[in-house]
Amino acid sequence: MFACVCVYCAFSGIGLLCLACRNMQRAEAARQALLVSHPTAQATLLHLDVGNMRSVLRAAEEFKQMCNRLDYLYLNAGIMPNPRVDHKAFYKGLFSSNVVCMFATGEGILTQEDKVTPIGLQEVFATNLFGHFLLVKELEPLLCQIDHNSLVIWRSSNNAQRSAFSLDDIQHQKGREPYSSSKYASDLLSLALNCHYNNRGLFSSVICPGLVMTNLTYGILPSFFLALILPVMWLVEGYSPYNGAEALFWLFMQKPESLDPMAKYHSLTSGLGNNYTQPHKMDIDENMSEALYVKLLELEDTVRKKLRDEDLDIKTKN
Ligand SMILES: NC(=O)C1=CN([C@@H]2O[C@H](COP(=O)(O)OP(=O)(O)OC[C@H]3O[C@@H](n4cnc5c(N)ncnc54)[C@H](OP(=O)(O)O)[C@@H]3O)[C@@H](O)[C@H]2O)C=CC1
Ligand SMILES: CC(C)CCC[C@@H](C)[C@H]1CC[C@H]2C3=CC[C@H]4[C@H](C)C(=O)CC[C@]4(C)[C@H]3CC[C@]12C
Repeated sequence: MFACVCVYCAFSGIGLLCLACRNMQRAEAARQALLVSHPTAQATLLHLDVGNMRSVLRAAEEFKQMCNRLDYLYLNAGIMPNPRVDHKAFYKGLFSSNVVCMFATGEGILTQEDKVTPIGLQEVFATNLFGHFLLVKELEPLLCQIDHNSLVIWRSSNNAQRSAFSLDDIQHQKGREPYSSSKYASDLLSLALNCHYNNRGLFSSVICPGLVMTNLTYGILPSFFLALILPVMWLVEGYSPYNGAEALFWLFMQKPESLDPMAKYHSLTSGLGNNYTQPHKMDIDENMSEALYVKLLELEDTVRKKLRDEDLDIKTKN
């Protein structure tokens, strides 16, 4: 998958697709591929490194210059740096009652090595959650309009586990499962956005693409090995999923206000090879989601202040 953040905006009756990406070469390739299948589409590119808060603010500003309304915001970018399968936990899980769940979600066996970004945030948290949060906040005026509802779509995962997340350590500085923690946080944040913004026309939803063979998964195990265990994965996940984009498309076709804020929409594939979308209740609650939201707002203030101070420093030095 190329685009990291993909936004669909409509103005003056004309639809515009904006691909906001870090790697502009890949972005251009994606745009060209899109134009081959949809020659009349209007697709534009925007540079965005979602793990860099300065880049997020700049991209949002540029987008606001281009569009005055935004209908769909797809938050796709995600990283899982230096992933490892914890073999000890894997063999333990193999002989436990949790074995099916372990294969389907990687619960407890997938660890990563995180690092700190120049602004002092944990990289996985910054990329998978906070940068997207800041983007939504920046684009709030375009997403919240009286004459139409908008939809923010978070690309979560079935690896999002409550056990990996702590309100006392929302950036997951202390643990070894920052990916799982960040994805669980996105589930919580989606609910909080619904609570705070539904009355202003902004709706939020979470999807899980299932297991899709991409650079992210190739980083975990060699491709030939993944190919070998793929049939097992399909079986344990209920013949799911090959077409990870199914739920993204399905959500696009729904009325935002008809979606369940407590559900994660899974891309699945039936035994006969038909793709479909199915909602699964998420293991989240409103208190936790609100507590995370408050912490994110505080962090947003801190980050904005840090950036302002840095700017001031540069100005006084020049
Ligand atoms: N593959 C799977 O089985 C599953 C994937 N997911 C989620 O799907 C999403 C896409 O992952 P997938 O396609 O599998 O993995 P890839 O590694 O192939 O793609 C990740 C995408 O995110 C972009 N990205 C990463 N960091 C940044 C950044 N700082 N700023 C902007 N863009 C960035 C990458 O852009 P660039 O081209 O610049 O590297 C790339 O387009 C992720 O959120 C992942 O967590 C969820 C569940 C399962
Ligand atoms: C040493 C081997 C025999 C171990 C096999 C382990 C498998 C159970 C796991 C190997 C790769 C894992 C996954 C990869 C991608 C994840 C994806 C990005 C996600 O978000 C959800 C969880 C994963 C599908 C995860 C699930 C377990 C593995 C297949």
